[in-house]
Amino acid sequence: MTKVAIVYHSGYGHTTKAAEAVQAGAVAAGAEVDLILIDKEGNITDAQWASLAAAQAIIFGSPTYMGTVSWQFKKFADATSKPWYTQVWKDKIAAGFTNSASMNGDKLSTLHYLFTLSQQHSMIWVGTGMMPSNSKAAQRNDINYLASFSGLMTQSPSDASPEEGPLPGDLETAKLFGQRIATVAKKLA
Ligand SMILES: Cc1cc2nc3c(=O)[nH]c(=O)nc-3n(C[C@H](O)[C@H](O)[C@H](O)COP(=O)(O)O)c2cc1C
Repeated sequence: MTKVAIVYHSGYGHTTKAAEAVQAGAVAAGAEVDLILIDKEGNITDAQWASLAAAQAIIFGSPTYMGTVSWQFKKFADATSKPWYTQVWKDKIAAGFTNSASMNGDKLSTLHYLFTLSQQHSMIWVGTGMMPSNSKAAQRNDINYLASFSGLMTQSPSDASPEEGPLPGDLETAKLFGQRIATVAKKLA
């Protein structure tokens, strides 16, 4: 069975909702998924490092804070210098997602950082593969309303609880994204 690991941080629970939706999509595509939450101190356990080494695909996720990943995610990224030395993640599938309060909010900067991290590890980056919903008839809860090709973007209004945001259409988009990454990983396995 294709193994997908989702490694992400969430300060207040909104990005967790996006991560769970990505997980649901990957599971629906037949993958075994390990959901790894980077803790408040920016750490993961030895067993979780082993799970990343065993995965065919690693999906990186972080809220956008001040236009990039959270410091906890960056601490994790710096700790990946250990697997980097021996390039143990080489040729694994990589993908990324971010959640933030604003429609734009510089989420693309965060995705660019996740992409760069994947390339340092010689991984194979996969984007959303989804057309944008950008016609006059487009509605906020359409699939890929935030129109991202490079990776998954979700938006949680600044006053929304994790139960209220990310918005339903973005969570549906997250599921399709998870499905896509698992399907591509299966093809290349
Ligand atoms: C320190 C900090 C910086 C933030 N910077 C941004 C930002 O650059 N762009 C944006 O749209 N939202 C920004 N936000 C809002 C968060 O992205 C938003 O609340 C998000 O849903 C938090 O996700 P989480 O609950 O998983 O931590 C920021 C929030 C915090 C706490």
